[in-house]
Amino acid sequence: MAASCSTNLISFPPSLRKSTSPSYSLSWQASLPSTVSFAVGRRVSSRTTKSLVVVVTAMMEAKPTVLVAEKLGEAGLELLKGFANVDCSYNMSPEELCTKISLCDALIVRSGTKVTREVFESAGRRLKVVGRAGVGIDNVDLSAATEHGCLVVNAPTANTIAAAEHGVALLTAMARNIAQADASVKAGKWERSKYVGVSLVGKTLAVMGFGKVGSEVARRAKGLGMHVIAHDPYAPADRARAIGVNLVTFEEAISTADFISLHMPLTPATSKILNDESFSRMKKGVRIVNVARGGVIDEEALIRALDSGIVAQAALDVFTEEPPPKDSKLVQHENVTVTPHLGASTTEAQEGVAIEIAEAVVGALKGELAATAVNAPMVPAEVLSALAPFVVLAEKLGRLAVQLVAGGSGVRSVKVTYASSRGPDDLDTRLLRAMVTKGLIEPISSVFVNLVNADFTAKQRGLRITEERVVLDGSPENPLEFIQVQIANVESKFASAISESGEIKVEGRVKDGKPHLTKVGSFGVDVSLEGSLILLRHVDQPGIIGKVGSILGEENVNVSFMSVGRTAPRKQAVMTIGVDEEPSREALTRIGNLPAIEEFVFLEL
Ligand SMILES: NC(=O)c1ccc[n+]([C@@H]2O[C@H](COP(=O)([O-])OP(=O)(O)OC[C@H]3O[C@@H](n4cnc5c(N)ncnc54)[C@H](O)[C@@H]3O)[C@@H](O)[C@H]2O)c1
Ligand SMILES: O=C(O)[C@H](O)COP(=O)(O)O
Repeated sequence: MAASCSTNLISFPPSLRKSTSPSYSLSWQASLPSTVSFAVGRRVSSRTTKSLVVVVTAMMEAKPTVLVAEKLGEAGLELLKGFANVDCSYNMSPEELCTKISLCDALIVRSGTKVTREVFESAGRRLKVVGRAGVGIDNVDLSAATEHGCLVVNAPTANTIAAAEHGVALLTAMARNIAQADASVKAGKWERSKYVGVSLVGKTLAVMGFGKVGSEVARRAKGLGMHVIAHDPYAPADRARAIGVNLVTFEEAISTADFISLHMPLTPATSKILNDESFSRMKKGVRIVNVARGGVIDEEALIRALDSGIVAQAALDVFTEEPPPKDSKLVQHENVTVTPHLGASTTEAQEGVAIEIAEAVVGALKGELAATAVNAPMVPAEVLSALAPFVVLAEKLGRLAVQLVAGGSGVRSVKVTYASSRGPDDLDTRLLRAMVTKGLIEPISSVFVNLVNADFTAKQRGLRITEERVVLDGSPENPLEFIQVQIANVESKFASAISESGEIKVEGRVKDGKPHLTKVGSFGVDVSLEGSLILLRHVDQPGIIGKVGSILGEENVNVSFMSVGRTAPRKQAVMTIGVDEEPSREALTRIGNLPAIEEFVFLEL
């Protein structure tokens, strides 16, 4: 039970945190039942062991609940059922979703469910992850998810080929009037001259958005003998060149293309990117395919462009409003071919998406960092395992530093220094910063902080966290030599924690895989960061350590570690004592009354 250093970044709800011993730092562990592992790597008293067992047993029994709001492939459902209770409730109204969500740990949707701010507000703290079974996350309010500390993951790769194939299907069907001719024959007509098409070979196709789908469309269009150009401000030109595609400006793309195929995400920058103005700069008779998102086209402007003949034809899989109104002029237009958002809808893609999202959601519920996280930094597994002990250290230093601040002085400015023998570019500190932030905020508020919402929460509280990386000589095997946390412009309840430069300063290292406090203010110390801590400043003299130890012994407080850092013999010294139990007020008063003791503070880690 003890000792496993979880990489979980999801917090226990406060109610659970309270039910455990204060000497346990459970707040960064899994909130989830069957996978609970503890970052407490030490012996425990029988009292605390008992309280932990109670918590864990209670949690082991409850499986998490995953709400699946849209149809998901069987393989994905099976995977989910192996880990969680799965509630498949399709076609819920927004109100029904808001009601159900408070009982769920995860939600899985496709593009048909709007996961709004109200959903996150209704969820309380239970909802840990939203899984989008597909690529586009424009139906999920990401800011609200982040503010609520809810991870959003998607399934970005499994439907790429399906979407690209659908794009090519629409391109060819449009060029040869397949849908219109089919309807005509079924209506008993035989209109061969009406449905003369246009050829693709030798024509210029502009792929707008050269990402996963766009590049696959380009590859296939080249196979059809088309001349393919692409516009994508963020795509590497060499990747395009490798498949014989030139990246061009937006202007060149839209003004030279015979066919335009849209493959960018819907963002504020791409919203209505095809509008009256851009249509006016296109070749007369251009044909447009959209399997990206309806909102990238100004649909009213497209109707005008179709009516004026600038756009000869359009083939659309996606619409601003889905489903579009029944009397939509665009849908009914004779030169428009439509499908009901079918890009990802192949058997193969849906099975792939279901597995991809189920794995991501289960992983997130277990507390693993998701590779497809949309609103949290992605930390590769190997980086994570190397940083794991430093993650614990970072949080503990944050917790210590903030508890040293004298009440009333607001914490506004924190500097975190990472000393490493690796170059600054080899050290990704986002995870460590999030954990320092968690340590700084949680002891003084009811907010819970995780990797998803750490930066947001800090900003919201007006807490400015700056980072500095210092390159030291040392072993490059070791990701970090030490981490230092400094809080500026505050007074401390333990004056010795203030460094020469006037900030509260604590510094720590990882020794034998365990976090150690190695500096307080200007005093060097060495104490394992476990349990709770008493910091004492005293005048170095024979017998003082024994006196403090005796008082704690008489009070039945077990000492786990002790270290003394002094400026010089018989001068001021700082004693750090790790204790398993919280000493009573009387015990602390007795210690404080020893003549050599100048100040002391008790800190919970
Ligand atoms: N119809 C469907 O069922 C279906 C299926 C899959 C994907 N999609 C949609 O297709 C689109 C592309 O998906 P993807 O998986 O290829 O995404 P992707 O992230 O791999 O590619 C998107 C590309 O668009 C580029 N881009 C961003 N802003 C741009 C701009 N202003 N101009 C030009 N390019 C820009 C990006 O640099 C990126 O290369 C998304 O909108 C996605 O939601 C639809
Ligand atoms: O963004 C996507 O992945 C596609 O638009 C597919 O959406 P769907 O899962 O609702 O079919």
